[in-house]
Amino acid sequence: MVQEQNEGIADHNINKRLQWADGFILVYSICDRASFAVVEQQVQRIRRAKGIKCPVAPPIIIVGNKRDLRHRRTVSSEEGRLLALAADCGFFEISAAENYHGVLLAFHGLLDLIRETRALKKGAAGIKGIVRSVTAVFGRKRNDAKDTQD
Ligand SMILES: Nc1nc2c(ncn2[C@@H]2O[C@H](COP(=O)(O)OP(=O)(O)OP(=O)(O)O)[C@@H](O)[C@H]2O)c(=O)[nH]1
Repeated sequence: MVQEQNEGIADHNINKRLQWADGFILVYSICDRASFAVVEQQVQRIRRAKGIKCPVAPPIIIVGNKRDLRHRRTVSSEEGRLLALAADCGFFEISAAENYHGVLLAFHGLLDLIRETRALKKGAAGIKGIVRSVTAVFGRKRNDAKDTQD
């Protein structure tokens, strides 16, 4: 019961963020399984919220950080990659401590996905507009035909 309430609050917070966020970067530590579990939950929450305010799924990049600490790894690369694949997210394993290249790649990856999503939204809006115009024209013609029959 309490967990359901907490999930409801968390969903509400995600929904609010979905109204302004263009995308998400979710970071876990490859040495900390609990942080990976949190990312799994957040991915589910974001995907669950999809469709409430935004018809196109917002882009998500999953980042496994602290790759320099391989000897302390508790989350395999495959697990990270599988999660990303299952939820249609980008995936990077990086070490923010070693250099900024991985961080840069993750942000560029998100920017690319945001651009793709915007193009999709525009396309969807364009198709909706065409459908609306066609429906208006043919709907009117059908009504006109009915009027002349009456
Ligand atoms: N070895 C290593 N340490 C890192 C890396 N990235 C961050 N850290 C260290 O991890 C610790 C937490 O980093 P923060 O930037 O505070 O990240 P956070 O998400 O706020 O982490 P928490 O404070 O633990 O919740 C700091 O001591 C960082 O120096 C990395 O890629 N490799």
